Amino acid sequence: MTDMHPAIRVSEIFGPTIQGEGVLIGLPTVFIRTGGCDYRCSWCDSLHAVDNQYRNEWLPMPIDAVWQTVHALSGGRPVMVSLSGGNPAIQPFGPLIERGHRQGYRFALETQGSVVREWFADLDVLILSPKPPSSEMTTSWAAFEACLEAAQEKPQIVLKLVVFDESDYAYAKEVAARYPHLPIYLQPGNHTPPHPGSEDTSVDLDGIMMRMEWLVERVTSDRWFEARVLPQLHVLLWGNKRAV
Ligand SMILES: C[S@@+](CC[C@H](N)C(=O)[O-])C[C@H]1O[C@@H](n2cnc3c(N)ncnc32)[C@H](O)[C@@H]1O
Ligand SMILES: Nc1nc2[nH]cc(C(=O)O)c2c(=O)[nH]1
Ligand code: SF4
Ligand SMILES: [Mg+2]
Repeated sequence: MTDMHPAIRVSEIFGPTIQGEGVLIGLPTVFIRTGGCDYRCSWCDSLHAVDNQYRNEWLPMPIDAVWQTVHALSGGRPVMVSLSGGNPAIQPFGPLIERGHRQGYRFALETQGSVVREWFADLDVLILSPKPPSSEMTTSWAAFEACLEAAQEKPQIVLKLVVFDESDYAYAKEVAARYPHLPIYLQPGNHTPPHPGSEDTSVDLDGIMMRMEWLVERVTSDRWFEARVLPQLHVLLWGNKRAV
């Protein structure tokens, strides 16, 4: 049977590994990393899925092929599938989600909240990650709110904020005040090397741990008892290695 649905632009599909961040941390997960992003955060850790320099590596894959890859990686056993990127909201994921759901798979989407899709309502988990000042991006709250509306409170919705410094922390508090009903996860920023293809996967672990400790101190001294602070577990385990 031919695949009538539009193709998905894929940078890499990998796993199962553990989800390293946020509300699903520790959960075995297969990742679909799409190519292309409408943002370019100063510290993006996935530039190989953002920078046009790598676009020849982003292959348009029919839904059938994407599904077969996920199915093979998971040995046919239903698993959590994380849609990331790049901005995965740019891609036509509706039919894949429908297909996976029929076989018991679950879907989480990671997005900055700049592009809205009707299929957000079909997700199991929507992770919205608006970008703080250190990213050098500007949040459109109109677009962000359109994403929340599209989800129609059907998926579990959570916020995930990267924090490098005091102004990022202030931004995270503003976001929390704006959406007091949404659980919020804070993660210390990781200074990534400028060349994503490089063999050097080392990270500044001391810096990450220092920011992690500083964040814990900040949150507790503010009596911000609703916030959750987590490191990127996969970065602690595997550094800046790709596809883990
Ligand atoms: C690479 S992005 C892809 C999905 C989507 N574009 C987004 O930003 O939500 C996945 C997650 O990694 C986070 N992230 C990216 N670079 C990071 C870094 N250097 N340190 C910590 N988190 C980072 C993003 O904020 C986002 O929550
Ligand atoms: N293990 C693991 N956990 C992750 N959580 C978010 C990731 C991402 O890059 O979207 C990611 C990733 O690339 N690997
Ligand atoms: S929005 Fe996400 S993928 Fe795009 S540049 Fe920022 S961190 Fe990277
Ligand atoms: Mg990542």
